[in-house]
Amino acid sequence: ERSTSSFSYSSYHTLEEIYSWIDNFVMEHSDIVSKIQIGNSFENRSILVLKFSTGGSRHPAIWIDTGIHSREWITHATGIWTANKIVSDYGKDRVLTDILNAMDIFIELVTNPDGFAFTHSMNRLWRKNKSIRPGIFCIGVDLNRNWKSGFGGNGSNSNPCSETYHGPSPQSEPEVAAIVNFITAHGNFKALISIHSYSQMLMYPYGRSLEPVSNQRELYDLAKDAVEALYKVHGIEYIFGSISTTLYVASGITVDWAYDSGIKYAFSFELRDTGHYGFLLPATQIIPTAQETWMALRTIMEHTLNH
Ligand SMILES: NS(=O)(=O)N[C@@H](Cc1ccccc1)C(=O)O
Ligand SMILES: [Zn+2]
Repeated sequence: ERSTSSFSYSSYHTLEEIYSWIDNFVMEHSDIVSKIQIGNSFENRSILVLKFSTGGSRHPAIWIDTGIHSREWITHATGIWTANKIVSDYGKDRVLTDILNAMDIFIELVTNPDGFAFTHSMNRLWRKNKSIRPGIFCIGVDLNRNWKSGFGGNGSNSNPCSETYHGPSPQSEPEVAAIVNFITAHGNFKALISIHSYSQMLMYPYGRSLEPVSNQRELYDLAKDAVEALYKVHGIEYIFGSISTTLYVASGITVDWAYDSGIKYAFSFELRDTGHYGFLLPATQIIPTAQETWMALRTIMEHTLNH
């Protein structure tokens, strides 16, 4: 394909189709979007990040990742629609324009490319990455348990055959190390949003313990505003709160690392649905899901801009 005009935002796509869309998208919006390769996956696929910037050298930044769990296809699809929404609304939506005039937005659409390719080729319900190690006879690490913060704690598993296997050590996985290195080197991220499916929840740290974070009240109020904005679009109800109290204890997770690294606005979404289709959400729900999620993302980004 040579242009994004033929790309269907209401369909699920393969890794190759998404990477081709990224190249076309960057070419068509080179004034505001650029592509950064932050590393390579275990199977040596490029790990790509879209940067949305209106200039400046070190604008405060917002990070969004989708697809860290490869079977959660609605998240990649939502990320792609969101990327297009940003370029479509810049200059038209006052709030988004203010955000982008002062901050940069980074979106990693395929955070687990090896696992994602595998969900298309062999196993639609694959979750982990595809790393293998000598003497270990099960494949893959749960990339949402491989982060340094609380690594190896409750809500992660030391058994390599487990779906929540945390890996041999923190950041052992190239897909996690690439993000840690990028965000740490940048040094000016103010918000991180890691998008999963399913359950219809908006959550904030901690996952590793029931202990409230220092700005728990602020995050609670912001999450409440965000899910209200989301609800107004299609009437979809989300619950919200800290990960450990709202869902379950989980250790070594992205948002706990982000929060402990000083990113005080760290959130994780669980998108549609609540289990009827689960990970196999029909493509007809992609755009409605993306539209409502955008209003929550916009609320979080606006708050980050103003605090
Ligand atoms: N998306 S999911 O079904 O895997 N559930 C997630 C829930 C989750 C999401 C964000 C931080 C901690 C935990 C998981 O990693 O267990
Ligand atoms: Zn997930």
